[in-house]
Amino acid sequence: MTVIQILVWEGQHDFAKRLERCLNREDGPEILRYDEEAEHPSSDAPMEADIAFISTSALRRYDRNHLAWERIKGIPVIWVGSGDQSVYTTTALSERVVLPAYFNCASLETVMRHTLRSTPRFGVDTHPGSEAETEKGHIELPLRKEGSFLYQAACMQQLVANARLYGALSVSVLIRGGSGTGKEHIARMVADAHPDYRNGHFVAVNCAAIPDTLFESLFFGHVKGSFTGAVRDHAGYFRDAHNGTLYLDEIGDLPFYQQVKLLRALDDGVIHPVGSSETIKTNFRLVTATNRPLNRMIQEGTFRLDFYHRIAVVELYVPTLHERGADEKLLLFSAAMRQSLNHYAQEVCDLPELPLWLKDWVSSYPFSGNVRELFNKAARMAAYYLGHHRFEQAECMHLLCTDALECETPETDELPDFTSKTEERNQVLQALEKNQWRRSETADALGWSRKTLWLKMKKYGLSD
Ligand SMILES: Nc1ncnc2c1ncn2[C@@H]1O[C@H](COP(=O)(O)OP(=O)(O)OP(=O)(O)O)[C@@H](O)[C@H]1O
Repeated sequence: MTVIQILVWEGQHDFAKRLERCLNREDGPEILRYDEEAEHPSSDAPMEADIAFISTSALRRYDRNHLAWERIKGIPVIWVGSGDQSVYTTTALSERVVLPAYFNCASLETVMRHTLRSTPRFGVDTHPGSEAETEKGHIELPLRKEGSFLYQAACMQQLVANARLYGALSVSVLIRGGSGTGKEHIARMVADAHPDYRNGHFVAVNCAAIPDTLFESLFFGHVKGSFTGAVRDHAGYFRDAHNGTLYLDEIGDLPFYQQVKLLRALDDGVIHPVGSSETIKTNFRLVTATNRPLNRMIQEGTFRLDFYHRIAVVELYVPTLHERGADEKLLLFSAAMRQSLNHYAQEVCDLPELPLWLKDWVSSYPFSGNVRELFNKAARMAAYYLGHHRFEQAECMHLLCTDALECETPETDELPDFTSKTEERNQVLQALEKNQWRRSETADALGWSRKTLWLKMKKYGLSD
């Protein structure tokens, strides 16, 4: 195995340690450090390392030109900005990206990828559609497509495989997952996988929006004249879905007594239209979805256990965006921006290279509204880009954070009473260190929400 030798010439005492932690490869890296006693890299001798991390200010006192010096040394250099630096380019380095001293793993990875794109030793293959080994040593999977459904993470590949597998069987499927995760997409995938039912209609019903008075008529149908306003016969959802798929979304919002009535009809497929003495036999595949905790609802007595057993022969869980990881977030964000640019622009508009701070923001933002929210933010950025032809950080952040709900510190979040900003900054830094810069754990340790931690990290220049 190859050990990567990394040379560090940077004043922050914990810089190398943080670097090592982010690059946590089995086979290294070996970190070499320059300090006051060691031979400084101002000479023109080639350097015995694979890559160097050097402070932008390090060469100042030797009066060297950064890029010329880098060429002489013959190794890629990642230039490191000062601690509170919020921009990623410097005049001296023209358009070269600069790593902030208080980087996080996501920004480190992005800067390294940017710098090493053409470095064979690290084998970064950015060709779309192929698997690429990144500098961190993990395999980055390409974005996959199933109709208009995009996915990448291993957990999503497993989900799609299961949707196809169980979809082909005639079993009832319950899809669980947060709002905006794409449950309806998965429901359609399940429906399309069945050799027979896929030929019928896909009837989608939002159970949270069924008025009590219309429940029976909407599901079981009615005959003309059976009640005031019944001016013609109505088939109802069950008959509409005959030989196809009945998709009941928000099933956890179905009132108890409606569950009882549906259960009877679901058991044998036999329905009685309102105002008719006839019974009609229907045949369909049932798919349901919810973002409610059915287990807890069953314990609390608001969801029937027998109904649950009827609807959930197979359960599929759709992971949150957070569970899918930063790679999928970034790939989805780029894909969504590309879609929006094509949609909004009068003429073809290529997706520009996204600035590092934006990539960082996307990879660390929690997206509680999942893919729906991510698509919304990507559309905002696309609209902004079309209007300005650049990404100005402060303006973009303002646009991304306009919703009071998401970007302000929640009032309920009780913050510890720190006596000074420096103390608070140190506290955050220590907690991050202790929790290996994992934000969820750090937020838990500080008793904050992830959002609050993110805001504090931004405030103290710890996130980029
Ligand atoms: N992986 C994905 N690829 C492309 N579009 C997606 C993906 N996931 C979700 N979307 C889009 O996000 C939006 C929300 O998706 P969908 O309605 O399927 O989610 P849901 O989980 O059913 O949401 P809810 O619980 O609020 O009903 C839709 O516009 C959908 O097209």
